[in-house]
Amino acid sequence: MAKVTIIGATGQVGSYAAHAVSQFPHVQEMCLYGRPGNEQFLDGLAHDMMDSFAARGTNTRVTFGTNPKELRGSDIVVLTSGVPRRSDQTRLDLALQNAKIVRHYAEQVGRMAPDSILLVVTNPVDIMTTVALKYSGMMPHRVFGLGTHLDSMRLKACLAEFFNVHVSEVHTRIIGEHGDTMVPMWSATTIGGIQIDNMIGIAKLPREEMIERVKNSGSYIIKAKGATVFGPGDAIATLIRTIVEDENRMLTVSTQIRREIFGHEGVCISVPARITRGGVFPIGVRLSITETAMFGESVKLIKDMTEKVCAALDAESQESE
Ligand SMILES: NC(=O)c1ccc[n+]([C@@H]2O[C@H](COP(=O)([O-])OP(=O)(O)OC[C@H]3O[C@@H](n4cnc5c(N)ncnc54)[C@H](O)[C@@H]3O)[C@@H](O)[C@H]2O)c1
Ligand SMILES: O=C(O)C[C@H](O)C(=O)O
Repeated sequence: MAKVTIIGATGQVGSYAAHAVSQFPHVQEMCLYGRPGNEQFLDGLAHDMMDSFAARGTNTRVTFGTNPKELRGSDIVVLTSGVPRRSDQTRLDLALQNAKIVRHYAEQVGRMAPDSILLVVTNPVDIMTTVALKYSGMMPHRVFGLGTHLDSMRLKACLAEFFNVHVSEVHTRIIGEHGDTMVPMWSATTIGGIQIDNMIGIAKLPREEMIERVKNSGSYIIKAKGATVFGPGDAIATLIRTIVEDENRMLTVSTQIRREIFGHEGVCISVPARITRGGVFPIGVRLSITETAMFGESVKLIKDMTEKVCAALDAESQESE
């Protein structure tokens, strides 16, 4: 049984994720957490969710609050607080502003629930995952980001549509940045267990168009309806289910990489990882020559930006001392 806390539960992604995650039988308590001043909204949200659970026959207890003590006893904390981008912005444009918010909550989680598993959703998610790891002081296998799990699901949907098969027949993953330098792992893409290069009699796969569609998916949805909600919310829910039910699945999430496995280090970025009740454990894989070069570019971009953001946060802390 598990207590899951959603920080930023008043937001679009946080509130949908809280509802989606509560359906899992192993989730005993769902704690809706927000910033001071949002108590009335959280109270209303809790009541609305309890009505839904009565209608659906869900037994999860809903609690809410804005005091850091609410974080105590959490097995999993999901951090969704932060500013979302407009369709004319990139996720990287949000880095400094959101890093301050993520630092604040990461420090609270590190103090109140240091043995929990912290899932970071706030964008730019790879940089925010390193910020959360640094300021929570938690173990690297206990802090991870949604990363390219959502992008991998978007590519999966494109491939299922192209091959006209059920999504469960498609296995694929995107590694690297949750952003423009993401790297599709065509070498690990199979349809019905068959590597895509070995499929005969199928029209040529429009790889470039597909990956462009995945890259632009977030801004496309934001332009049309203001925010991406169901995609990220259910991607979060899958990760939480994998942890609480100890499913040992291999998914692609943002996690701190080590030189001996990935040739790069000192940064959180998406790679295949085994996800268990004990945490998230990256798995080294051999990439094609093109994938290796693209992954290197992606790591470089995220590492440079992460260093700049962490330096700005450190400078700010020193000034206020
Ligand atoms: N990684 C992903 O795949 C992914 C997917 C969707 C959204 N996101 C990111 O998640 C974040 C939230 O998105 P959303 O659509 O729910 O936004 P939203 O505006 O609906 O909600 C924002 C939440 O953050 C809180 N917040 C805002 N500023 C704050 C501050 N200064 N201090 C404390 N709390 C603050 C708000 O109270 C609210 O709970 C954004 O950064 C967005 O880019 C990431
Ligand atoms: O695109 C965004 O800003 C939101 C999120 O990262 C997404 O990919 O849906």
